[in-house]
Amino acid sequence: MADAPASLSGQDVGSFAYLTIKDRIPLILTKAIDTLHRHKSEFFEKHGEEGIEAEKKAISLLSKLRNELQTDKPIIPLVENYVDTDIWNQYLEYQQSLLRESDRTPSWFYSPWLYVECYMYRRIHEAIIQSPPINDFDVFKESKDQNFFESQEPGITLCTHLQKFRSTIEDLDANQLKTEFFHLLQISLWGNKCDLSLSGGESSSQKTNLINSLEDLEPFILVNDMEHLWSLLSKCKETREKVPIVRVDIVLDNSGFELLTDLVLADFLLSTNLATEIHFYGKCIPWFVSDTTIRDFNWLIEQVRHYDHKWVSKCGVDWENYIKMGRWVYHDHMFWTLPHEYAAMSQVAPDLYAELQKACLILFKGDLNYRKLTGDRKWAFTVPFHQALSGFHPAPLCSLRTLKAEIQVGLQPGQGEQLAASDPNWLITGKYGVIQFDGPL
Ligand SMILES: O=P(O)(O)OC[C@H]1O[C@](O)(CO)[C@@H](O)[C@@H]1O
Ligand SMILES: [Mn+2]
Repeated sequence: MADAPASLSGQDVGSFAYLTIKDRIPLILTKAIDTLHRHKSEFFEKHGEEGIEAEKKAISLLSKLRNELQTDKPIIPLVENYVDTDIWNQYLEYQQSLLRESDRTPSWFYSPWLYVECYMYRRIHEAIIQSPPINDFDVFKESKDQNFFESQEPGITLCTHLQKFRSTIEDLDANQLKTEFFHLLQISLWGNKCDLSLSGGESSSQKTNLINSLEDLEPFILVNDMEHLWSLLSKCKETREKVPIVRVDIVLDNSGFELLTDLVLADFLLSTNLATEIHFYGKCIPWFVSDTTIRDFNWLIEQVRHYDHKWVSKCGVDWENYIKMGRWVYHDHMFWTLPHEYAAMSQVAPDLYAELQKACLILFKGDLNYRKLTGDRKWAFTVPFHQALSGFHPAPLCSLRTLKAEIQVGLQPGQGEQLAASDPNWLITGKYGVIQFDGPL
């Protein structure tokens, strides 16, 4: 990694990283404090006075955190005794060692953005786990659920579309299957517009029917490797006699509508036999506001199953069956909520790396995954994706990401400059996307 470029950082005044640390993260903290306030009577009903005391404690810890951030205080070690506490504190020591020569200490603005932003969500978790008996409260749960309810219309359309498609599978030729695959990949890509961290926790749901918009949105896909994915999966299917299990792994991002689009894609892969198993990876703790935890995953499938609509509830019933039969497998791993870039995975979490190696294809959803894949560094736009992965190649992989951070690799010469000239905010609004593949074909 000797010649990898510098990390994006809040040091760069005016950059998106800087503005995020200065404005958006404090707003997210304020919202979290507000949410705790609003649940005060619920805590009281459940736990009596102890619940109220816990709420006060969590709020005071979060207020302290907001103050540290806004006054650019040094990053401090975590104080609890959770499964990953030591790893976080070692990572801080590592950051300190990088700055030793400059005589500075890591602080909110003077550290890699990826590190401090992850650390902020880990500190929110610290405030909650230090406040029993409300120590399993998810401060973002409410907004995640709201996102799902606000996207009901496009959700119904999508589930109905899937079920209608499934009833015709037998009669479809390879080209028609491919067209449908491309549609569902793009829906899963644009589903990533709906995260709640970019909007500071404000509602960011999908209001329109994506299926009819795909053609209009296609010019906004800056790198589009869908053909590679199709060739790869078709090849895997052909070798099924020798290798009977074809695994597609999906590293999930946001709950709500985005998760629904991912599950629809996963259903398609099984029902067309392009894959025989889908493995999902979610977050162990509430993360970047809208990221999926096991609770969100189960909650959404439960909602879909009980939905008062024939095709939607059919999806829910099928999905529960996939889980029961072990054709859909959900994995938890703390690595996903550590600050490390993915190039460090084989060292920091060799068990997870070995798990991913079993996949025929790994789909990485969303912006944060892209930042971690590429190390959140100031790569030139034309640097090949393979190079920016800095040795992270567990299996063929593909990022489905709408652009919400100032990083993009694998573009054509001049493409980035042209985009910047026509739309100065092209990197940060989620308007553009990539379906970017790396791996042998
Ligand atoms: O849910 P996603 O797509 O990972 O988006 C989260 C992204 O939103 C942001 O909070 C926007 O800045 C980024 O920090 C992060 O990369
Ligand atoms: Mn997210």
